[in-house]
Amino acid sequence: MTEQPDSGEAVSAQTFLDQPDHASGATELARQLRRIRGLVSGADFEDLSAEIELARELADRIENAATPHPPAQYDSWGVPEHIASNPVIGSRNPAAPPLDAVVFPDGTVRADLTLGVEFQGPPGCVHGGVVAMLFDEMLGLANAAAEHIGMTVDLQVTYSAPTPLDTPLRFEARQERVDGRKLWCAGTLHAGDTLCASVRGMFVTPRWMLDGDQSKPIEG
Ligand SMILES: CCCCCCCCCCCC(=O)SCCNC(=O)CCNC(=O)[C@H](O)C(C)(C)COP(=O)(O)OP(=O)(O)OC[C@H]1O[C@@H](n2cnc3c(N)ncnc32)[C@H](O)[C@@H]1OP(=O)(O)O
Repeated sequence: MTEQPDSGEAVSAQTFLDQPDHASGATELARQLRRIRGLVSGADFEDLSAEIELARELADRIENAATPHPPAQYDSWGVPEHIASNPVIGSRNPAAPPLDAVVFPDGTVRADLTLGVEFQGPPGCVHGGVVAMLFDEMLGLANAAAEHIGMTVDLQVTYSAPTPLDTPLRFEARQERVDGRKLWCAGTLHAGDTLCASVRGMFVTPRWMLDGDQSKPIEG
């Protein structure tokens, strides 16, 4: 639970798309790989030859233990393995920040996170494409919170100030309007009081989704 300080009154928020740790340990493995991800991206080393051998052995062992699960076999949007592999929120995706969202009773979705050097664009700043990707996901989550989902057809990001690395960031998004299968959302990204970027997005609920064919393997 968290509070919504900007509203002037305390409003409860619920964790959105809670992802319990996977029984296999894959979620914890992803956490450790994220530690490595940041260090390899940004630190200096003298000699990593022993660690490379360890990493190669680890990769071989995981490859041997893995039962492949092609995305096309997912049952629908929102099943645990679909969410777990997502590059923004996926708890088992080492490439995901990951972004943990909460939802407020008014449908606002919020995520607080800090991005490290592996997300760098300009020196010391978050890559603009990463900001766009996180916004896309946040708007998608706002649609899910409103129980009316779709695929992105238009995403317009305005970058107002550099988004700093290693600094607490706050993403917020909400669905603003619905007209049949067309959905419009908006969102913001702040570092403290600074508005770093804002977004407006249009989504369309595919015709096949309304026809009840949720099995189509769409990677959101
Ligand atoms: C649960 C947990 C979840 C977990 C949370 C998951 C969050 C995922 C968030 C990430 C989302 C993504 O990345 S989605 C991936 C990126 N996006 C895509 O790949 C989408 C590619 N586009 C498509 O596949 C298609 O365009 C569709 C399926 C979206 C729509 O095709 P369709 O169903 O045939 O619909 P269509 O008739 O063409 O269009 C419907 C209406 O929308 C309008 N329209 C269509 N495109 C546009 C456009 N760019 N700009 C303006 N208007 C447009 C049309 O004019 C029409 O208006 P009118 O004539 O009715 O007035």
